[in-house]
Amino acid sequence: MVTSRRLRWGIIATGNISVKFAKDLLVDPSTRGAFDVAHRVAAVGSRSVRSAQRFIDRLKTERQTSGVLESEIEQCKAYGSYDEVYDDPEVDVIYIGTPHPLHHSNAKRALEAGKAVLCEKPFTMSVGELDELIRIAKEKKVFLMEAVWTRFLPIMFRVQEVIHSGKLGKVKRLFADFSIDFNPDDWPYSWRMIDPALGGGSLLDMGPYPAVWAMMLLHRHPFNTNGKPPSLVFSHQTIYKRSGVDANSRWLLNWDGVGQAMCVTDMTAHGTHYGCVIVTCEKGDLILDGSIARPSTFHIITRGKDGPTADDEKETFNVPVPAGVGMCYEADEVYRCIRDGKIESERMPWEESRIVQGWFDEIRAAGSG
Ligand SMILES: NC(=O)C1=CN([C@@H]2O[C@H](COP(=O)(O)OP(=O)(O)OC[C@H]3O[C@@H](n4cnc5c(N)ncnc54)[C@H](OP(=O)(O)O)[C@@H]3O)[C@@H](O)[C@H]2O)C=CC1
Ligand SMILES: O=C1OC[C@@H](O)[C@H](O)[C@H]1O
Repeated sequence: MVTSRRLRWGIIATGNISVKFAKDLLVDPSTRGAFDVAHRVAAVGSRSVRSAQRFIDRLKTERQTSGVLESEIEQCKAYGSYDEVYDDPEVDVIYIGTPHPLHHSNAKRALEAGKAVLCEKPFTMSVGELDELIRIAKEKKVFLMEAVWTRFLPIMFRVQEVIHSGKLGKVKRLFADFSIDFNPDDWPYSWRMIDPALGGGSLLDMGPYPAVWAMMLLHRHPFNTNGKPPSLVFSHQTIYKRSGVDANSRWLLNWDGVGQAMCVTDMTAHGTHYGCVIVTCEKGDLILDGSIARPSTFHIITRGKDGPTADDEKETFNVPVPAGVGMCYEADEVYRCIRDGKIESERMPWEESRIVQGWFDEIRAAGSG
């Protein structure tokens, strides 16, 4: 089915991630085999109208070489406030790309204006804030979803299939690490990764990625029959003294009858390119390479019952994103949910956002203690 009905997006904020997301909206969906969706960048809101206009001009001039639907940004409006985007009757859905502490107020305002919302990760600063958004979405009967794009990547479906099929036997444990040395000492205090007022620290910014692999592979494992949340066994944060946010965080989760997940974030040390996620199972390991947000390769290494040997068989699978960064897949989910009259996504349900947000609340409360 080829659709002509466009989903008209209003982009809130003109920072780093909004650029990437909006560029992905302009990628021709047919390049990823999606013929039932169509996106339009209808409006961009910024604290300054010049920045909004610059953002639009940039999207028009920095088009990828091919596979971009230029017409889908032609009529885009530049606004010097976010409110004008929420109140624009020619906008169907709001994408929120502001720093984390603003997510709650931005999403609340959009929902109250009757707009569907796709909000960047972490959804909010606490479960309490998130619960208020969910309540409003239900009241207003409008769609609301956290933008955990990794959930929607083709590689996630492939890896889930391997782990959930039992082909490698029972899961023993999962290790997931998102670490980048951002050299925070070289940045001004006002950088959002450092300033507590902007939600600084590694956990809130990077934590959603180890969390997404744990949630998709263990929480959603068929052995987790009642969908019970895991227990947070322990956590530790190393505090970045300059501002008091976490330089790194580590936390262990346990799903009874399914397995354990050790999650790591760090903004002061690089992680390894090979093995950002390692799932150790009875009969072998599944190992993901590349960025944990968007890996494109995984390996299955099977092992004999006496442990690993140099002769263990290794199979490698490449599952690249054909065009764009890969955020288009979450945008397609939003399109289909809204088209089908849903206010919540089954692949990114509110309850799973609440579980992860709950870990962040607990880990931050425990801090370095
Ligand atoms: N899904 C993903 O892969 C990624 C997600 N993110 C998430 O997106 C959000 C934004 O991150 P990122 O784009 O890197 O951040 P940036 O700092 O690059 O952009 C944030 C934008 O928010 C707006 N803004 C509004 N109020 C403030 C304020 N007080 N201080 C600073 N900016 C403000 C500004 O836009 P304007 O001036 O136009 O109003 C600014 O450009 C974060 O929550 C982060 O977790 C970030 C990177 C990747
Ligand atoms: O979501 C993200 O992914 C990439 C990181 O560099 C960034 O800090 C984070 O927000």
